[in-house]
Order: sequence, then C-alpha cells, then structure tokens
Amino acid sequence: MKPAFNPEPPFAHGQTPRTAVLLCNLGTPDAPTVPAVRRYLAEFLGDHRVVEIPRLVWMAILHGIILRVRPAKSAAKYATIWTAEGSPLKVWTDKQAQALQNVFSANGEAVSVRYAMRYGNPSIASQLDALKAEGFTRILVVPAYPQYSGTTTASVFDAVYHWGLRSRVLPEFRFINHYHDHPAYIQALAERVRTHWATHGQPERLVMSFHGVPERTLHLGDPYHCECYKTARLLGEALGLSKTQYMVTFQSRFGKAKWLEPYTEPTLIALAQQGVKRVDLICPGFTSDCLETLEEISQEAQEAYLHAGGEVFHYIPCLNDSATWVQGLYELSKTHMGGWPMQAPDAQPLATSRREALTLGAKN
Ligand SMILES: C=CC1=C(C)c2cc3[nH]c(cc4nc(cc5[nH]c(cc1n2)c(C)c5CCC(=O)O)C(CCC(=O)O)=C4C)c(C)c3C=C
Ligand SMILES: [Fe+2]
Ligand SMILES: [Fe+2]
Repeated sequence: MKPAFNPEPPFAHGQTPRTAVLLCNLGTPDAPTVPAVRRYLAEFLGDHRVVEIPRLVWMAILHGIILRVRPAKSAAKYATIWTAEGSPLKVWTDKQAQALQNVFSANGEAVSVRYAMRYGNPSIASQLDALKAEGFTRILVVPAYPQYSGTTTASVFDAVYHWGLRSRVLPEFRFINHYHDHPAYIQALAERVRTHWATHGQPERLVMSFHGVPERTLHLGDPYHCECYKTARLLGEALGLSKTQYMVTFQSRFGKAKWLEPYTEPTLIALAQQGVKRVDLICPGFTSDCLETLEEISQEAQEAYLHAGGEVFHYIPCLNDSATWVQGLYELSKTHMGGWPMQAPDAQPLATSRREALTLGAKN
C-alpha cells in the first residue's frame, strides 16, 4: 500500500533556506500565583536533568511534599519582583530577542529572532512548530546560559531533540554549548561593572555570584564549576582587579545535599563580620534579571549582609538588553552561523499538495 501523501508544513524539497535564531531561557511562571508557580515547578523540577535522583523516589517527594509547600512560598517571592509587563526573566528575554532582531535587520540580514522557555511559555516545542510552519529551515539554538551545565544547557538541547522526534522533515540545527569565555560576553560584563563604578565608585570587594548546582555534578564531569571560575578570572582581568579584590560564590541552593561552595549568603555575612564595609555583587551567569537576582540577591542577601554589619551593598544588574550585550549576542550568533547565507531569501511558495510539491521540485 502506498503511504498517504500528508506533507508536514513546509514541504522542504527545493525550499529556499530561511534562518532563525531561537534564544532559549529557563522559563518562569505565567503569574505570581500558587497554581501558576506549581505548574511551573512541576515541569521544572520534574526534569531529570535538574534533579538527578531515581525517578520514582523523586516523584513521590516532588508531588507528595515539595509541590504542596514550595509554590506558596515561591509565589510570594515572585509577587515582590513581578512587573506590569510580567516576570522580569520573560520581559528581559523578550527585549533581548527584539533587540537582536533589530541588529540583524539593520545589517540587512534575513534572520528572524525568537525566544522560547525551557519550562513554561512560550515553550521550545511551540516556537519550533511556529518556525517550521513559517518555513524556517535553519535554526540556531542559543541558550541564555553562558556556562554549560547538564542541568540547564543540556536540558534545552533535550527539548529540541524531543521536538525533532515527531517531525519528518527536520530543520538544520546548530547549538551553542557555552560562551563563558567569549570576549564579547566578558566585555559586556566588564562594561556593566565599569558603568556602575563610574557613578558609585569601587567597592572593597566584588562578589561574582553564580547559580549553584549539586557538588556531585562536578565529580560526574559537569564543566559548569570550571567555566564559572574562568568567567570570573576573565572578568577580573578585564576590570584590572587583583585576586583579593573579587571572589566567586554560588547561590540558590535547593534541598539538603551539598552544592558548589562557597555559598553566597554565608560568604556575605562572613565578609561583613570581617569588617568589609562595602560589597558590590554581580551575577555573571544570569543574562537576564530574574527571581534569583532580584529577590534572592538584591533583597535577601543584601539584607543579610547589612544585618551582619556591612554598610553598603550594591547589586549590579544583569546584562539584560544592554547594547553591548545585544551586539555580543549578534557576534556570537554570526560565528555559529558560519556558512549559512545571510541574504534575504527569494519569496518562494511552499507546496501544500503532492502536485505542487512535484512541480516545485522539478523547478529546482
Ligand atoms: C532543584 C535544582 C535546581 C538546579 C540544579 C538549578 C540550576 C540552575 N538554575 C539556573 C537558573 C535559574 N534558576 C531559577 C529558579 C529556580 N531554580 C530552581 C532550582 C534549581 N536550579 C528553582 C526551584 C527555581 C524556582 C524558584 C524557586 O522556587 O526557588 C531562575 C529564575 C526563574 C525566574 O522565574 O525568575 C533561573 C534563571 C541555572 C543557571 C542553573 C544551573 C547552572
Ligand atoms: Fe535554578
Ligand atoms: Fe532562589
């Protein structure tokens, strides 16, 4: 029996290549409410890349305990940072994508930029469906994480591969693994700090706080820890700092296991107790401000430092949509698109029937 002709849109044969960049961030709840946060956490914490303990045990703990308790606590935190436009993580990611789009357009390059979230909305699958329906045949996946971690970067890739499982005609994908030492990223960070210091002067200590991961992942070969230290060293060098003027810490510990140390908040308290009166803190691993920077650092950690005797604490915002960072994203994308044509594609109809497909195919 002949298979039915049921082409997926678009029918790729003879199709003019069209290129897109998909900027993928972690994701955030749709609203700062308990049900929305529960939905988000269920998807996020249900990912085996994020919590690597045996499935059945973890599912029992997650659904039996964590999703009953944590959503209310987290929703209250989200409420303190929520803006009129929505969750900061999503607002900044959206702005980054729009700004990057503007750079491609200003250069006359026919590249479309979209963003997607690994957990929550818009999902990676929904954005890939849309790109495919619009005829995009080349997609560069850019995770919002400069440092590679199995818990984040690999999970974004998983979502793309998973989407591919249900498609016959796949676009040509490229993936950026990491850019923790890319000069444009380091320069954008350095500029962020210098701009802050131009107004406020220099602190006694610059703390570079990265999101933590379980220490076990380091022993299992995850390069995240090393990449954080390399970013910190390069940023310190770019700023002309000696090794005593900055330090690396890890924040956002989850659960009881040992995570990467030193932990951010206890370090800030120790610094205050040692008589360090002014600390500036930057979170180089987060490209967009979010709950972890705006609430955990700018509110909670600051309060802990001041309470322990510190006098001045400045949180230096993330790269967000700073012009230097958007230019950096452009350079990074271009490098990874090497060989892909950048000219505007000819308008070419997509086949919607077998007859049309054969006609188009014959022309090419
Ligand atoms: C449970 C384990 C977690 C791992 C491992 C983890 C790694 C990790 N996360 C980020 C970036 C972000 N995490 C954010 C929030 C967040 N992270 C965890 C847990 C783990 N993260 C939780 C449960 C939450 C949700 C908030 C809460 O309930 O505490 C965010 C902010 C999201 C937002 O909506 O603003 C980011 C960004 C990285 C980079 C990383 C590993 C390197
Ligand atoms: Fe996290
Ligand atoms: Fe947190």
